[in-house]
Amino acid sequence: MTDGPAPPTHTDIAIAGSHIAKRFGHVQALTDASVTVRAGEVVALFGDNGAGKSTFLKTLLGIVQPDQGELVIGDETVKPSSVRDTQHRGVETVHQDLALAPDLSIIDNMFLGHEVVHRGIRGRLGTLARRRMGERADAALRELGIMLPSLTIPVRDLSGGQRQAVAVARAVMWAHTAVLMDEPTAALGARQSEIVCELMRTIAGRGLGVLVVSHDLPRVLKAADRVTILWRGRTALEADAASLTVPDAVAAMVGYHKEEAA
Ligand SMILES: Nc1ncnc2c1ncn2[C@@H]1O[C@H](COP(=O)(O)OP(=O)(O)OP(=O)(O)O)[C@@H](O)[C@H]1O
Repeated sequence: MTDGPAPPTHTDIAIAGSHIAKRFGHVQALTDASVTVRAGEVVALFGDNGAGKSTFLKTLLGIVQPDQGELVIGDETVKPSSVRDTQHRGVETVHQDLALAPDLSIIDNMFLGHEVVHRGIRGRLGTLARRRMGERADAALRELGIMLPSLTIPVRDLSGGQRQAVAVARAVMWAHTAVLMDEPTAALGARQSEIVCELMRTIAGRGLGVLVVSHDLPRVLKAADRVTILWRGRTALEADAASLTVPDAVAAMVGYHKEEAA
């Protein structure tokens, strides 16, 4: 009997898209793209500019409706029609622009996009509820090892790395299935990027699936369990991160990889 890796069962899946196709007018953005993220793992999604990474993410999020293919979140086949749909299924996103409100406090930002904050912003939330929000935000940040001087200061007073950390913590606070991250290290220095990669591992360690779209190959490859590479709207390569070198990843991104070379 051989002891290979167990094939994914439906219940292993945090989030997946299979054989996704999507056309915008004359542009075939996705032709046959598949990515599977299991609970508890970090999957890196690489691809050259225009390969279809953003379109694939938007499809998973319900922003773009695919022409073909199947989406699975948790143990269900789904057809999300909005971001709210995917949020209700426990999927949260850390957008490249972070989607933080600079003039609001860290606490308010942690609740942004979720009903309670709207009441809070308008000042109709009681002191007790506001204190509970603070405690919840504080616990979520601490669980990820994120230390900030105060949670009542506006986000505009934070460094780039601290803002990224707040956006990640907000996603984790609300997610119970998967966290999708779009270029999380793009605006960060080396040390801050390392910290964000450590956060990816921490999040996966909590049983969430993590999908990271990135051009930061060396760093994200080290943090990932598996890698999927898109090339011209297709899945060109799926590999264990440990078995993939950066040059092999780059070769697949430009349409040339081992299987084709053989
Ligand atoms: N709404 C749209 N309308 C028309 N074409 C689109 C639309 N969205 C994406 N495309 C096209 O689909 C293709 C894939 O784009 P996509 O943004 O998904 O690639 P990407 O891999 O995320 O690229 P990048 O790394 O540059 O962000 C590109 O040719 C792009 O111009």
